[in-house]
Amino acid sequence: MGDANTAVHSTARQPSPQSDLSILSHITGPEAVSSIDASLAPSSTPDTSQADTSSVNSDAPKANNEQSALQRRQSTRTRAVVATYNDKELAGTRLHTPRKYLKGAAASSKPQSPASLHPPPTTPAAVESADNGGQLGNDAVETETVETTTIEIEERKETSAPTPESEEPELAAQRRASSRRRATIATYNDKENAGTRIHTPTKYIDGTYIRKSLSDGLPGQTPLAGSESVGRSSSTKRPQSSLRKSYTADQLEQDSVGDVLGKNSPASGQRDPKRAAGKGSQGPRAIFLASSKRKNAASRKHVGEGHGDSDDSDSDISFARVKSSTKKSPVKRGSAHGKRPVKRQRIIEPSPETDLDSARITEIKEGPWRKPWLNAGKFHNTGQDDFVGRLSAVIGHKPKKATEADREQQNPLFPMPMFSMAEKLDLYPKKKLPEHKRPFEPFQLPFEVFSPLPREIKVKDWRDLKRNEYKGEDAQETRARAKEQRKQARQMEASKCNCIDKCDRDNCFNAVLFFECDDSSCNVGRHCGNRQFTDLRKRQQDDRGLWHNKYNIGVEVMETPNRGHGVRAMRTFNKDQIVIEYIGEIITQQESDRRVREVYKDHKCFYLMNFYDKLIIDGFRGNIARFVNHSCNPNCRMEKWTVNGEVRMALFADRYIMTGEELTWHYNFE
Ligand SMILES: C[S@@+](CC[C@H](N)C(=O)[O-])C[C@H]1O[C@@H](n2cnc3c(N)ncnc32)[C@H](O)[C@@H]1O
Repeated sequence: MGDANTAVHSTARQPSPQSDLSILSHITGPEAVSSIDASLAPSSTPDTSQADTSSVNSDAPKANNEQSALQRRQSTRTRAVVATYNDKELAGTRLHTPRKYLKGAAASSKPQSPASLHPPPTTPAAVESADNGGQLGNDAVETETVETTTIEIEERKETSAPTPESEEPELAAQRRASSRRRATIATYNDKENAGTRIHTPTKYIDGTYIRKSLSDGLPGQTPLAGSESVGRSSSTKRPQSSLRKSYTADQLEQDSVGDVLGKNSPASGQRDPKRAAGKGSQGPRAIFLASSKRKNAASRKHVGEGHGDSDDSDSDISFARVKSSTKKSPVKRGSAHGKRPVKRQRIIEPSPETDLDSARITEIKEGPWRKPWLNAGKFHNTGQDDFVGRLSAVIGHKPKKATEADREQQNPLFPMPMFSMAEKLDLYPKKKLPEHKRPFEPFQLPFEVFSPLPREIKVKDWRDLKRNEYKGEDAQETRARAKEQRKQARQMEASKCNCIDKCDRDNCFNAVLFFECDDSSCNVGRHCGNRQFTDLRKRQQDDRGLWHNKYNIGVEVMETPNRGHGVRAMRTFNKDQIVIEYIGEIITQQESDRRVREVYKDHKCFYLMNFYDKLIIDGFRGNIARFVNHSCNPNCRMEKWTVNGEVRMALFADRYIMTGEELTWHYNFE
C-alpha cells in the first residue's frame, strides 16, 4: 500500500509534459507501474525507481489487493480534482470555480480513448511496456477509466450537498455539465425569492414580466413551444422553476391569452413544487431543485432566453403587456449580461378576482411623471403650468406665456411663497382688479422667509471711518483739549457702582449717568452689562485688530424708495442694545459753518450733529451710522456716552429689532 502510493507520487513528480490522466491511462498492472516508473523516473535516480519496482514486486503475492490498489491510486488523483471542485461548491463559491475544474469533470464523465489521449511511448522502457501490455493495456485503461468515472460520481455524491434520493447519478452528471447556466438562473431566482423584484435591475426585467403564483390551477397546460434552452438536448431538459416566468414581448405578440392559458400552460398534474419536492417524481424533483439552493443547479435556463417553460397546474397567471411592444420588442436576445437596461416601466397586475380574459392583459401607462398639484389649500390654484414668476417682474409686467419647454423645465418642488403670493397679490394681473376686490392685502414677507443676501452698495464720496478724528483749523487745539480732559478723568478717583452681579441700565450708577463701566469703576467684571462700546468693538474687530464683515457688524447700507440710502439690520437687536457707533470728524462750530457754506452748499443731505462742548461731529466722512434716516416712530435712539474719559455717540435699539428692519432714529431737529 505504501509502495503503491510512493510509486504514484514519484510519477506525479516527474516533469512530464503529459497530463496526469495520460500517466494513469498507461497503468495496467504492477509491470506497467514499474515500467512507467522506470521510464519516467529521472536517470539520476535509478536507485529510487528500482526501490519502487522492487517494493511493488514484493507485493505481487497480494494479487487481490493490486487491482484495488491501482483503483485507489487512480481514484486518488481523480478525487483530488473532484475534491477541489466539491469544496468550492460546498463553500458557496461555485460560481467562481475555474473552468479547468469543470473541464475535468466533463472529461471524467466522457471516457476517451487512451490512444487519442497519449502519444506512443518513446523511451525504451515505455516501448517495452507497450509491447508487453499491448491490447491488454488499452482494455485495462478503458476499464479503469470507467471505474474512475464511477468513483468520481460516488465521490461527488459523498462530498457534495445531499441530493434527493430519487435523483439519478446520470442526472447529477448532467447538472454538473451546465453549471454556468445554473449560475445565471441562481441570481435571478434569488432576486425573486427575496421579494425584491421591484428593485431588480432592469436587465432582469425584460420588457414584459409575467408572474405565476402557486395558488391557482390551470389544467391542461402544456409546455410552451420553443421554451427549451438553446443548445440543450432532450435528455437535459428540465422543468423551469414555477416561481417566475419571463416572456419576451415577441412571444406575447405571437401568443394570445388563450394560447398562453391553454397551449402554453404547464401540464396538468403538477403540484406545488414545495409540496411535490419530496415525492420523488421527475417533475416535482426538478421543480424542487429549481426552488431551493440546490434547485439552482437543476434549472439551467438563461435569463436572457426569456421563454416560459412548463409550469404547475396550480398557478395563477397574471399578465402584463407592454403597450409599445407592437412596434418593437424591448427585449434583446442574448446573454443577460450583455443587455442594455431597458427603461423601467410600471406594470399593473390585476387581482385574481377580476375576469381573466379582460384583466390579465393590462396596458402600461407611459409618459413622463407629472407632479400632482394640490387642488385645495393655501397654495392651490397657483397656476404652476402657466405661471413663470420672477421677483424682478413688477406691476405692469405682462406675464410670459409658459411654453412647453418651460413646463418641462419647471421645478417640480413646491412653489416658493413669494412667487405664489406675487400672483395672488395681483402683481401679474391678467385682468386688473380694483384694490378692494383683490383677494389679499399686500404684505411684506418676513426677512427669515425671504432674506436677500447682503449687497455691498458703493456710495459716492463716502469712505468708512473707523475712529473719530479731529479736523479743521482748530483741530490741534481741540485734540489737545480732549486729551487733557481724558487724562483728568482717569486720574480722578473713580466712584465704583454698587452692582453685584450685573450692571442694570436703570440701576447701575454709571449707566444712569451714561458712563460706561470699566475695571476702575465697576466690581462686576468684563460682562457687567454696561460696557457696550467695548462689546461693539469686540463685535466689529477681533483680537488681532482685523475688522469683521457686515454680518458681525450687523448692519448694512440699503436703498430706500424715497429717502436716499438707509441702514437695515442684518441681525436682531435687543432693546437698549448698542447697534452702531456714530463716527465722524469732530469739528468746531466755525468749521461746521464753513463746510455748510462752502462744501455742502450743493448737497441735499447733511450729517452734522452736535457733539459735546460746542463741538460738532460731521458724518460726511464717517461710518455707516450716517445713513440712518429719521423717523418719528423710530426703532433706535442716539445716545452720548463717556467711555474711559472719552465722549462717544452711538445708536441704541429702542425696542427689539428684527433682521431686515430699517434702522431709524428721531433727529430731534431744533
Ligand atoms: C443723516 S442723512 C441720512 C442718509 C441719507 N438718506 C442718505 O442717503 O445719505 C439725513 C438726510 O437724509 C434725508 N432723510 C432722512 N430721513 C428722512 C425722512 N424720513 N424723510 C425724508 N428724508 C429723510 C434728509 O435729506 C436728511 O438730510
